[in-house]
Amino acid sequence: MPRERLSVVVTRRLPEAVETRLSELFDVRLRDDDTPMTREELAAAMRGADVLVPTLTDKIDAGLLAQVGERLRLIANYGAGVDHIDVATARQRGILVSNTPGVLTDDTADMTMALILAVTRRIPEGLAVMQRNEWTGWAPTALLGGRVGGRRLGILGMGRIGQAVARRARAFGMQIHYHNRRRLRPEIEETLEATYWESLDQMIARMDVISVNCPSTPSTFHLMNARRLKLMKPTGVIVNTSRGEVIDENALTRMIRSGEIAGAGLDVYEHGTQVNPRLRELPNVVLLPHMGSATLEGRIEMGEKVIINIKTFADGHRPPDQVVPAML
Ligand SMILES: O=CC(=O)O
Repeated sequence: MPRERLSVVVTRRLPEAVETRLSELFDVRLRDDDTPMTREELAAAMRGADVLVPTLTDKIDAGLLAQVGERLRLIANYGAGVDHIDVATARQRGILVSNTPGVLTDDTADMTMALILAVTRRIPEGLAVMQRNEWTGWAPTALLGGRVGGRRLGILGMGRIGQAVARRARAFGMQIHYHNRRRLRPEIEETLEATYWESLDQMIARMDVISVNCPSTPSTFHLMNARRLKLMKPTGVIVNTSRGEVIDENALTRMIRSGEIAGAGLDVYEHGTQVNPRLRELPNVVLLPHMGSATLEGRIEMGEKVIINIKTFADGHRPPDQVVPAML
């Protein structure tokens, strides 16, 4: 298929540089407004294009894939997580799926560290004092947080982002622990000075901070359920820059309210924008609107990855960042 004839539909507004480059290379349909497409719009877009460039706000399930006809050949996701795409059904229908790994690793790890610091050092509470003009001067006992150095950090999911979190946290003097489906190679473990826990339960019970960095898959759904959250130390803090579904949000909210967990820093939520309203009322909870990968540099690099995936596919090869069900 000649590259210039490939028709590409993009479901959301992307940084201008990315939209411009896409337009130069392909027969691209871009969006004017930046709301997620409705299911009907998405189905229509998929019927009429060779390539779809969706984002995590587009739910591409088996029902939708059943409606798309024969034309669509590639779903080149703008983003790393593909939990919103039924990759197995796409494969059965001969549609390839690719993503944009690697380029958002450092930004997401930075945000993880920012949340750890924000919760343990009470940054939003300090900010609120200043914004309300209530600061009366330095006081030896005002807004005391906890020192991150020396604390045990338990990383749940030690892929690219988990390892980038480990490198940062080590620089802050934290002790690195992790649980992962597969243990890291010894030399990587050694470089990160990371301790592996085969038992997630045992790790959780001993950590001061838990960081969720695993993808959302059927096997990680509610991995942090009520039973596991109860294993946390009452002084423990949990942060999540991955996907909301990994934590039982209602159970977490209850336990923070009752003082069984000391605090949380969340960038993602179990039910998307429907954040548990009780979470918003808690001073020891820092909430962000899913901005882990939100840097201009990262979002442009994600676009470059999407373009390389489409171009490689247009040249008759597999996209370099192809996602296959076995990887999930
Ligand atoms: O959360 C962002 C992504 O998965 O790219």
